[in-house]
Amino acid sequence: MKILADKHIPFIEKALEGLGEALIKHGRDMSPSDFKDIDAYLGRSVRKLGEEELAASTVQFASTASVGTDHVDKDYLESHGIAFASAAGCNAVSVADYVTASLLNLACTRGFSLQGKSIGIVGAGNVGSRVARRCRGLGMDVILNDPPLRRASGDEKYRPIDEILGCDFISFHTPLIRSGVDKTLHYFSNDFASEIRPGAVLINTSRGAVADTEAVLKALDSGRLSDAVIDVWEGEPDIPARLLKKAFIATPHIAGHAIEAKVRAMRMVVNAMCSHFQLSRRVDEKDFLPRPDVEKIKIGRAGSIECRLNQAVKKVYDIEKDDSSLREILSVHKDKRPEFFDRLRRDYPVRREFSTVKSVSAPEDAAALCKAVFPPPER
Ligand SMILES: NC(=O)C1=CN([C@@H]2O[C@H](COP(=O)(O)OP(=O)(O)OC[C@H]3O[C@@H](n4cnc5c(N)ncnc54)[C@H](O)[C@@H]3O)[C@@H](O)[C@H]2O)C=CC1
Ligand SMILES: O=C(O)C(=O)[C@H](O)COP(=O)(O)O
Repeated sequence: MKILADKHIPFIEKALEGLGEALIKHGRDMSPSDFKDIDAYLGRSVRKLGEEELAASTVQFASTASVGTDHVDKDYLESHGIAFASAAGCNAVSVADYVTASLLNLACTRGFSLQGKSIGIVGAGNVGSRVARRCRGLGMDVILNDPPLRRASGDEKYRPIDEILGCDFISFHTPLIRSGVDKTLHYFSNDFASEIRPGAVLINTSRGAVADTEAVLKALDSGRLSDAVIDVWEGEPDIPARLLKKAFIATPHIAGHAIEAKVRAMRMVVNAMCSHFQLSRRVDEKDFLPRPDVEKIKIGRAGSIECRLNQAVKKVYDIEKDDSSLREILSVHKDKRPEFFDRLRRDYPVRREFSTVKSVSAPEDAAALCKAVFPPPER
């Protein structure tokens, strides 16, 4: 069997050992000729997959080690009988960690309490539902919006978008959908911004194009938005520098990049491939994950609860480091910026999910909130 795989799927070479001939390349360096005589493809979100790559290909199984599939022409795959797998849910915990870190950082820096603040979550799937749980645990009022889930379940907990507009925070967790009744392309538009609560905070960890960059800039300039936390960018890897300068937190599309998430994605696509070709090999995440550096955390007594929790979170994940690494892009020549952005993602340091912290000791006033920030591992 011949497999083409993205070099930056962690441990991919080891996982594929003995399964056939593996051609391992960075997604952006793959050319259509690399797809020509392969049986299986294991890719990432950085490389599109459609007719150009597949027209002359013998591939029978294609996959992406990501949740988002907006880079894949699934209709083309289906109409050509090519099996497809993605890594649904692989990084939901990682993104929830990221949103938690950004909320605590913002609250501590700007000097407000999260308790009693409202957050509207647009898209309540794997990520959105976990973000909701963390926010409730932090004492926030959570409103969920998810029309497809509302239609499928009839559950009234999924509220109309109008109810989201009045929230203090609005966090997007939808796929990028370019057309149709559930279209999310440029969901955050000038019209949307004109209806939100003045001074709201935008968090976008979904896809850059879910928010219209010009509309976000205008909303920040007018004060309609007081702050924006931006992990995903229109035009990646060529990101809009003007938005980077204005965002309170700006990171290089790494919300889902905890090592657990990346190894889980690797396991999901390799195992899906093996089952497609009826191979007995299965990989197990545990064989690849290093022992966490931080297993115990002690929460202090001095300062606001948000600042103390922010300090605790920093021991596992310092979001400010990701923010300052990305801001260095501004000192790089314009032509080299896309490469710089890609490199930050490729060489991303090992980050652990917060649930790898086994013991958190906290004074009484912080104990309940700690459970929301450092949840137990999911089984
Ligand atoms: N920044 C990052 O590193 C990451 C980004 N993502 C992005 O976040 C998205 C969500 O991830 P998951 O929660 O794992 O996916 P998911 O598929 O579990 O959940 C997405 C939810 O959005 C809902 N939805 C679809 N259209 C909607 C609309 N118009 N309005 C409101 N809700 C809508 C769906 O019904 C679904 O429940 C992914 O598609 C991906 O684009 C995902 C993981 C990591
Ligand atoms: O899973 C998704 O969707 C994401 O956005 C991932 O963070 C994408 O990661 P890469 O495939 O770009 O490594």
